[in-house]
Formats: sequence, structure tokens, C-alpha cells
Amino acid sequence: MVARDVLHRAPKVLLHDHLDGGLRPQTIVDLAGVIGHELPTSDADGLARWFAESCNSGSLELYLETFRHTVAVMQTPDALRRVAREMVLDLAADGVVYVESRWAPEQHLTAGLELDQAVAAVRDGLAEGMAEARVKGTPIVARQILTAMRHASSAREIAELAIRHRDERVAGFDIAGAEAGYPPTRHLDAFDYIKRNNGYITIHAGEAFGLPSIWEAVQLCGANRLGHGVRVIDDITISGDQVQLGRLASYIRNVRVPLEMCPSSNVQTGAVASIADHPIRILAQLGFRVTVNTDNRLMSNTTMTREFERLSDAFDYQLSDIRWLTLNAIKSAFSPHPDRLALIENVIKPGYQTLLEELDQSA
Ligand SMILES: O=c1[nH]cnc2c1ncn2[C@H]1C[C@H](O)[C@@H](CO)O1
Ligand SMILES: [Zn+2]
Repeated sequence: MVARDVLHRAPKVLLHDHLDGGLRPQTIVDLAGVIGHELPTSDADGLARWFAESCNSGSLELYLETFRHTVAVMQTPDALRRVAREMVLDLAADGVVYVESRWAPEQHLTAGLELDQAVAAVRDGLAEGMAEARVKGTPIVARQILTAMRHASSAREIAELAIRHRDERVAGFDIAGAEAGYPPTRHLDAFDYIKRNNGYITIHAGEAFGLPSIWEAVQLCGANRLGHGVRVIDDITISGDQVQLGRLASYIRNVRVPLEMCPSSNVQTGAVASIADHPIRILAQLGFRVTVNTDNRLMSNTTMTREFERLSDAFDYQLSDIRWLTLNAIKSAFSPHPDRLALIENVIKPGYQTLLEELDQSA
């Protein structure tokens, strides 16, 4: 097991974190006060507990209901900018050196904002956060992923928005929301648009629904990465020391489709029974391109350090395992290849090297 302090100092990479799932509780209270939005409680600690407890139901649909409070307070440029800036600072303070933060612009128009203005507000918040984090000595690269909601019909418009702002810190396109009953192929025209414009796609799939969703995401929609993807385990048969991969699981492993796994979130929504039962361990052993993510830090009361700590507890992961997971993540980022190499060589590898040497000396 790796000590919390070591995990905290280790450079970390976060590919799957929702902007509207990571607000500071006090910020929700402040912003709700300004617009007169009624919260379950106006005490920040109580609110943090309310989110974590309401999200423990084992149902993705109930989990998603809690977002109405966070989305409600993120309807103005100032609010979006504040939330984005604080997200960057909180992650930098947790040792995250690269983040792709996702959110659904179509959910932020109720006070009259236009899609492009909303994206610009988040862009400005990211820039402010990065500048402040650098001054504090915790540099971080922060980008956004634009999400379309799978039950809605704005996916094509959001795909166009993502391409239009690709040179302004928009890294890619995603779909999220309730999975059962809303297959990714409902939005084929959006994915087609992204592909024709050489953009990048990640799709929430294989979380609350199984292999057909993953197959559609990868083979029909052209997903470059899978959000969660835990159910790929259903295409793997294990008996004794015999392991048999089905065609889909083989394909995903062979072409190195990154799996954005979110252990705590998966337990809360019932995708897995417990951290100890999470397929991430076997998938990592089999050589899948697995990555570790927070999903929603507020709803899961978690951080990247905490996710690694839980895995390290459950599976006796060592720092070398955390390093491998982090390298998987940065290799899978939707950023230019030379930028990824520079982060690997200048930040990630030296960061782990220092920690590994310290551990050696104290052994
Ligand atoms: O884990 C998730 N699965 C599907 N949808 C999700 C998950 N976490 C957050 N969302 C939804 C709720 C948010 O409002 C939306 C955009 O971030 O994405
Ligand atoms: Zn998610």
C-alpha cells in the first residue's frame, strides 16, 4: 500500500472529471444565494454530505438527479468562470498536472446564455486557474471536453460547438446521461461530424448498460476512449487460470482503446459491488489501457489521491502501479503528441523517480 502523502505528491492525470460534479460545497451555497435557488441545506458541510449520501443509491438515474442543484447555479458567465477556476486550483492542489474537464453546455442556457458564451466563460476560468496554479508552484494544464446529453437532441449542435472551439482549450466531445434506453447510435450524425473534422470522441458506455453499448460506441460511433467501460469484463471468461477474451474485448485491448475507469462512482451507481470487486484489477493485469478517474468529486466525496488510495488499499497497488496508470492516462489524452511527450519526460517520469528514490532510501 502506498502512503496517502506519497500519492498526494505523485503527478496525476485526470481524463474523466465533470465540471458540474466537482463544485466546492461553499461555492454552491454562495451561488445559490445570489440567484435564490433553494438547496437541500445551506450549510456547506451538510450539503457535501447530502450529495454523497444521495448518490449512494446504486442507481445511475438517482445519482444524476443531484446534478440539478449544481447545474442550476452554473448559468452565468461569472458562475461558470468561478467554478472552472476553482476546479483547476483544487486539482492542482491535489497534484493533478493535466485535466480534461467535461460538462454539457446545453444545460447552462436557462438564464439566457448562448452556447459560445458558455464555452468562453469556462475557457477563461481554466486560464485563470492555470495562471494562479503556476504562481503557487503547482502547474497544471486544463482543457475542456464538451458533453451532449444522450436523452436530448442537441448532440450535433454540441459537436459543431466543440469543433468551432477546438483551438480554445476544447479537447474533445462526449455524450453522458442515463445509458439504458439511449444508445450512442442515436447521435450518429454528431459523431460523424466530429470524425469528418478530425476531432476526438469519448463516450460514456458500459457503465449502466452492457456490451451492446460499448460495441456501438467503439465500432459504430468511432469512440477514441470509453467513459467507464467496466462492462467490457462481460466479454471475458475466466475459469481457474484460463482467460478467454471475446472479439470485442480483444479488439479494445488490441487497438488500445483507453478505459476511463472511475472506481468510487462505479460503486455508487451500482456498476460494481465494491472497490475490491472492480474489474480494473483484472483488466490492468490483462494489459488493457486502463486509467483512473474521479468522475464527480462532489458526488463521490473524492479526489485523485483518494481514488488511488482506495485502489492501493484494495489491491495492494505500489507506486510503480500508480505510475503505470498515470502514463496510460497521459498517453490517452486528447492533446498533441509532442505536448504529451513533454509532460511525460519533464514532469511525470521525474516526479515518480524522485518519489521512488525516497521510498528506496527509507526502506
Ligand atoms: O457517470 C456518469 N454517467 C453518465 N452521465 C454522467 C455521469 N456523471 C455525470 N454525468 C452527467 C451529469 C452531468 O450534468 C453531465 C455533464 O457533465 O453528465
Ligand atoms: Zn462521467
